[in-house]
Amino acid sequence: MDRVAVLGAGSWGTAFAKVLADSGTDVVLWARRAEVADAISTGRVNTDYLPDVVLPANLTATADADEALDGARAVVLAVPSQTLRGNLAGWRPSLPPGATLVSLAKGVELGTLKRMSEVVREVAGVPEDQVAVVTGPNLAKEIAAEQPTATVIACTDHDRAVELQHACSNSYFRPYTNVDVVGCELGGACKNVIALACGMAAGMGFGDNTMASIITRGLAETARLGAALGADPLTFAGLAGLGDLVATCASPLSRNRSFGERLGRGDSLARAQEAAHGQVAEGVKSCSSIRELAARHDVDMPITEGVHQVCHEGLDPRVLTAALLGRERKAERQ
Ligand SMILES: NC(=O)c1ccc[n+]([C@@H]2O[C@H](COP(=O)([O-])OP(=O)(O)OC[C@H]3O[C@@H](n4cnc5c(N)ncnc54)[C@H](O)[C@@H]3O)[C@@H](O)[C@H]2O)c1
Ligand SMILES: O=P(O)(O)OC[C@H](O)CO
Repeated sequence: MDRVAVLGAGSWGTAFAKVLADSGTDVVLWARRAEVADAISTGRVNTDYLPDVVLPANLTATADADEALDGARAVVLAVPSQTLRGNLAGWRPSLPPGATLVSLAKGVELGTLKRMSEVVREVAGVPEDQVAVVTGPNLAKEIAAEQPTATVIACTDHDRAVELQHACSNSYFRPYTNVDVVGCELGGACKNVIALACGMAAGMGFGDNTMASIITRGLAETARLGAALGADPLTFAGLAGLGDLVATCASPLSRNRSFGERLGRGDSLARAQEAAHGQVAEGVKSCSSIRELAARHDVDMPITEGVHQVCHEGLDPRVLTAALLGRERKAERQ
């Protein structure tokens, strides 16, 4: 692939731009703030998000989105899920015709309850097969440090996914393709909510049995939602499902897990938000949209429901623990 635009120079946008560049693809990275673009262009470092990482020479940066988009074969959208619609609406007039639009965001939009690829299709006015999603166990800091990882590129157009796969394969990053966009996106969005629950458990001092139980039952409720929305059940056993759940729920680098940990230790939502220093913990908003999506499809998601209540209705995580343990007994696969 000749040239790719990455729009959003936060943690993952910058790390993914480096992955593309290290794979031999020329990249132009758009940063919202001119000083971030300048620091990358002159010092080869994104001082705000990845200060210890030297970025390769075939990665250039600009604060001018039109310049980044000019002639791009693929456009990677690396902004938070709740701002994606607004950001993309501004970029729409400059999107190169036919370019693959790639979402890195893991969330479900509040209000519309749409997945990110649905938002992209709607705002950009492109067909389903022009939109791809990158998701999986991908903690930006580890990838920027070139630690080995796998990922999934989901697109209903297999050939498009393969083209992108070639553009971002290198010695430390191994992408697989998948045509189940629905399942891959739900896996990525729901694991943030489950990671909040794991963080809460850690904050309350619980250990590995509790974590494993939350991860496994979290996967069960994610798969139930997936079944209702037409996802392939096997996707949830893959990188976008179990893979991302394990990475996010276990890692101190995860913003969702860290956010949950603060709530579990007794911090208020406001204090936890303050400590996050503007970095997105997507699950805090997505717990509400996923809960609503589940209700619309009559799917039982008790952990998601509980996380929503802790984050937005002031429920004490200890009360949530008791409520989850006290639910009606049932068979594991019911
Ligand atoms: N950080 C990771 O390890 C990681 C890994 C995989 C997926 N993701 C997903 O990628 C998406 C982006 O995450 P990130 O880690 O790069 O986030 P981030 O907070 O580090 O960066 C977000 C970027 O979006 C830009 N932006 C543009 N318009 C914005 C607006 N209106 N409000 C806020 N920011 C705006 C910011 O300037 C910033 O550069 C999220 O959906 C996240 O779940 C993150
Ligand atoms: O830091 P988090 O919690 O947004 O998680 C980052 C990635 O999504 C992990 O795959």
